[in-house]
Amino acid sequence: MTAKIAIVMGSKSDWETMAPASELLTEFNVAWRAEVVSAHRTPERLFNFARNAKAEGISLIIAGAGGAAHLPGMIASMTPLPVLGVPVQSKALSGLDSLLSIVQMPKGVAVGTLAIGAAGAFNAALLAIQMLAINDPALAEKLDAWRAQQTQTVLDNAHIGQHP
Ligand SMILES: Nc1c(C(=O)O)ncn1[C@@H]1O[C@H](COP(=O)(O)O)[C@@H](O)[C@H]1O
Repeated sequence: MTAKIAIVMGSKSDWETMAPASELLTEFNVAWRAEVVSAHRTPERLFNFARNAKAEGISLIIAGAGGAAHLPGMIASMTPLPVLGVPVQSKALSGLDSLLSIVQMPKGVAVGTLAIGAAGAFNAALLAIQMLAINDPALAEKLDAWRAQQTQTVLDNAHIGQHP
C-alpha cells in the first residue's frame, strides 16, 4: 500500500516526539511512512524528497524538527502538498526556537504549525485524518466515532469531587 502521509524529521532523535503521529494514523488505517530528512545535514535528500513526494502518491507531509527548524518550511517551498510542521522540544530553549522558526513563514509559502512536542505530532496526524476524511466517507465515519468516544471518556470522568 502506497503511503498517503509522509512523516519526516530532522534527526532520528525526533522519532520519540513524532511516533504518536504514526500511531494515530495506524489506528485509522491510514498508510504512512517515516524517514529522517534534514535540510541542514542532508540537503540533497531534502530536495529529492520534496520534489518527488507528490508523484510518489503522498497527499500530505508531517515534518518535525527542533532548534533551527527549517525543515518544514524548506519542504513547503518545493512541493504543492500541504505541510504540517511540528516543533520538537529542544534542550537549550525548550522548543520555543523550533516553534518560532516553523511558524513564522514568509507570506506565500505556508506551513500549518502545531504545538511543541508529542501532542503537536499527534494533532498533526489528527488534522491530516480530518483533511483526508473530507473525501473519504468511511474515514469520516471512523473519525466521528473516535471523537464521540473521546467526549464520552471526558464526561465519564468529569466529576472531580465534592464536600459534603
Ligand atoms: N532542525 C533540524 C534540521 C533541519 O531543519 O533541517 N535538521 C536537524 N534538525 C534538528 O536538530 C535537532 C538535534 O538533532 P540531533 O539529536 O541529531 O543532534 C533535532 O531536533 C533535529 O530536528
